[in-house]
Amino acid sequence: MITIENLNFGYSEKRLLSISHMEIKEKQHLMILGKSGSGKTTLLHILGGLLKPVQGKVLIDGTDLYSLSGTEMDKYRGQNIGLVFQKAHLISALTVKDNLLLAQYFSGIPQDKGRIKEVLNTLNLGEKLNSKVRQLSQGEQQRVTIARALLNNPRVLLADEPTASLDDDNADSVIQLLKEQAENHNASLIIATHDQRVKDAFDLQLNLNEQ
Ligand SMILES: Nc1ncnc2c1ncn2[C@@H]1O[C@H](COP(=O)(O)OP(=O)(O)OP(=O)(O)O)[C@@H](O)[C@H]1O
Repeated sequence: MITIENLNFGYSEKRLLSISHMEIKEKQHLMILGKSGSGKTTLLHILGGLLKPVQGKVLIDGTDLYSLSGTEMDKYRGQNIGLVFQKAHLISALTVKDNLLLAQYFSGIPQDKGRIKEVLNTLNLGEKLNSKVRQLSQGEQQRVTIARALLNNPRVLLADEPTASLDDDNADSVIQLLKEQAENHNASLIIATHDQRVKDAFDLQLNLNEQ
């Protein structure tokens, strides 16, 4: 379960985010909505342990994220949080396998080729294990970023605008895929989007325009 308590954040004196209390229970999924600049990416970064709030707490299964030291936080994130960023951040000259081995290395989790194959298979990417990233389509590259986020069996899967550059059919299938993967891995899924096409995909919504 993720609990947000008395959260306040601003990059300057001006307050951008203010959430007094919110709970995302196990197996619940949350859609963070809001227009461009409303703070969706900022909130995802706070929930992912990448950006300390000015005030307040984020608890994941009882762990108070911002009470951890920098090193503890890196370790915690590597073991418990999966991030799908707006940009792929893959190394295009390397193979899919090498990109994922690197991700395991940087997350501080054991380099495990079996796990990489297993996750790629669930995303129908098993045959692309030894392909260079630059030889993949955009949609396949995006699925590799989802695979990367799932390698550590995360408790929490955070995705930033995963449907932004996709057509209607693909937007829908990426949402279904993230949902399916979160459910298979018993993870909570939090998606930030301003994509009106997918806004109703989850019951639980947080609209930052209404703050
Ligand atoms: N590092 C930063 N320093 C100062 N201001 C920032 C920084 N990052 C973002 N901002 C500002 O904070 C506000 C919220 O940004 P954020 O990226 O969280 O919005 P968003 O809702 O994700 O937008 P989009 O839908 O366009 O991605 C914006 O006004 C942005 O300019």
